[in-house]
Amino acid sequence: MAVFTAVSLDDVSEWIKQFPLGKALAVRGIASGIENSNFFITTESGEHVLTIFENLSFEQLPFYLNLMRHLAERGVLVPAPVANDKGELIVPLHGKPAAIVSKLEGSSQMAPQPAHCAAVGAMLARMHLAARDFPLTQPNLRGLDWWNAVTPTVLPFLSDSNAHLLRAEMHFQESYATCEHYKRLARGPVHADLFRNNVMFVGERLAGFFDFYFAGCDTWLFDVAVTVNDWCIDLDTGVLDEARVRAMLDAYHAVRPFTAHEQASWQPMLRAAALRFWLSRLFDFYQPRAAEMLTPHDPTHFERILRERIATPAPRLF
Ligand SMILES: Nc1ncnc2c1ncn2[C@@H]1O[C@H](COP(=O)(O)OP(=O)(O)OP(=O)(O)O)[C@@H](O)[C@H]1O
Ligand SMILES: N[C@@H](CCO)C(=O)O
Repeated sequence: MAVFTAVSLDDVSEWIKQFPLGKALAVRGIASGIENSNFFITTESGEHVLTIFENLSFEQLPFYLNLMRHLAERGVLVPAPVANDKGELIVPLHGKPAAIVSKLEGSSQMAPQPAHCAAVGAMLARMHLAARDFPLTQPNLRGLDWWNAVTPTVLPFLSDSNAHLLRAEMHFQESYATCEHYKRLARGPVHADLFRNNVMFVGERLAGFFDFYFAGCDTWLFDVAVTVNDWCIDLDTGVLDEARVRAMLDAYHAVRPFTAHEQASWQPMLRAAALRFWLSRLFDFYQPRAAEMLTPHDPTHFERILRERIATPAPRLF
């Protein structure tokens, strides 16, 4: 497990008095996160999740917490942050920023069927529409500028073939980002990390999206591409599964119709979404952050997906 700030029931009992949740009855650490310290908290008013942010600052957090609140108020299934008696969503605990959100029911669906992909596609489109009037802006902090910053730090570790792939793809993406189709893509707040492990299901019923801490303003199509690249693939080969792709895209399109500019940008965007996670996994693999005892995710998975998206024509968006 990663850095973990220990929190006892005594610590929480005092701290939670500022929230309208009643007494804290139990605290249980959640072992699976790698970015933050998470705890299930049982209070007199029910189950909640306490997150202590290990890497994000007090300045970056209002965008994420307020976005979740905005979406929850509009009926999108996301954890609702709870404000303290001063109306604050981010309150220090042990000197680090912390927040309490509602606990989603269910569990992650790690072997999704078309019905799950359809539910995710429809909710993703609803989320994009519901965030249109969200007043805060923050760029996608893992966008093109970050790719440019990280590329030279990982290139020395790569084989000739992978270094060539990375340079060529960066060149392609930089050039694509200046074209007319790209400039006309719809934009707004996006989740940007909607993998299988960030969605809860109860059977085939979607119970919610969570882990908004890579969210930022970017093209909606990028969000769709990130999601398709994880939910709709054969995990061994990275090849897209036609039935799951169709289910997700058709369900999204029924709520928020795709445009011709998005159709023209679909293959470049599937490549961009693969590149983004190849780069972050390479970065975590070769430049691991100090004080973290993590097994980094396998970068080869996204190298394979990127090569596959370059080689194979993308399915139609609609
Ligand atoms: N609102 C919530 N409702 C129910 N469970 C939650 C909620 N938030 C987090 N969890 C649980 O805590 C685990 C870790 O949360 P999360 O993925 O946000 O942590 P993280 O440290 O940002 O992890 P990572 O970056 O590895 O995905 C999740 O897998 C989930 O089981
Ligand atoms: N979803 C990312 C991890 C960061 O949440 C990955 O699989 O590389």
